[in-house]
Amino acid sequence: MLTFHDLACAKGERLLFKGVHCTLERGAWLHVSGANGIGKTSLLRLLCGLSPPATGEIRWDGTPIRTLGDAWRRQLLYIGHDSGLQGMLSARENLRLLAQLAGFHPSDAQLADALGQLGLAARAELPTRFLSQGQKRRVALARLVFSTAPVWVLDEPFVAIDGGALKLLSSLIAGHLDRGGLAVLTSHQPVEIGAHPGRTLELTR
Ligand SMILES: Nc1ncnc2c1ncn2[C@@H]1O[C@H](COP(=O)(O)OP(=O)(O)OP(=O)(O)O)[C@@H](O)[C@H]1O
Repeated sequence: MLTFHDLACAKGERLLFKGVHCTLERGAWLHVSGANGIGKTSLLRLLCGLSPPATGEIRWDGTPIRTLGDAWRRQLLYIGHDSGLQGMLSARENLRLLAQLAGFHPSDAQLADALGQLGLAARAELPTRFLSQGQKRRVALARLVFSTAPVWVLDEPFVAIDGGALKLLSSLIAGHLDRGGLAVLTSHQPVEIGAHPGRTLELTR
C-alpha cells in the first residue's frame, strides 16, 4: 500500500502545493491532474524519492520511503515525460540500458517481445535519433511489457502515441493492476484503464 499524507512541495521560495493526501491499495491507480506548472511532475518525483517533500510523509506498506532507500527504488518503475533515450543507440540497446538502470536484466527474447508488442520489430536496430516522437515514446514504454516492479509511476505516458499504442498501454497498465501492482500517472486528458476505476487527484493552488 502506498500512502502519502499532508504532502507539500516547494521549489526555491515557491510553494507548489500543500496538504496532499492519498492512500492507494495494490491493484489501484491514481490519475494526477492539474494545470501546466502546477506540480504534477514534482509530485511524481517526490513519490519516487528523487526529491524530499517540504512537509509530509510517503509510506510504502507503512514504512517511510526515505528510510527504504534502494529498497524503495527496487519497487519502482518510473517513466518520465522525457523518454531518456540515447540517440546513437538502437531501440534494443536503449531498452536494455533503461531496464538495467532500473535493476531489470531482460533476456534477448524479452527485449524482442517487448519491442514487437510496441510495433518496433522492424526498427529495433536503428539508432533512435532516426525514430519519430511516437516511436521514441514507444521504446520508453516497452519496459512496461516485462517490468515486475509493483509500483509504476508514469509521467504523461499517453503523449505522442497513436490510438493503437494508447490501447496497448492501457491494457499493459490494466494487466499490471490485475497482478496486484499499482500505478500513478499524469495526464491532461481523461484516462480509462480497462474496467479499473481510477482515482483522481487534482492539484490546485
Ligand atoms: N528545479 C526547479 N527549480 C525551480 N523551479 C522548478 C524546478 N523544477 C520545477 N520547477 C517549477 O515548478 C513548477 C511545477 O513544475 P512541474 O514540472 O512539476 O509541473 P507540471 O504540473 O508537471 O507541469 P506540466 O503540466 O506543464 O508538465 C513549474 O513552475 C516549474 O518551473
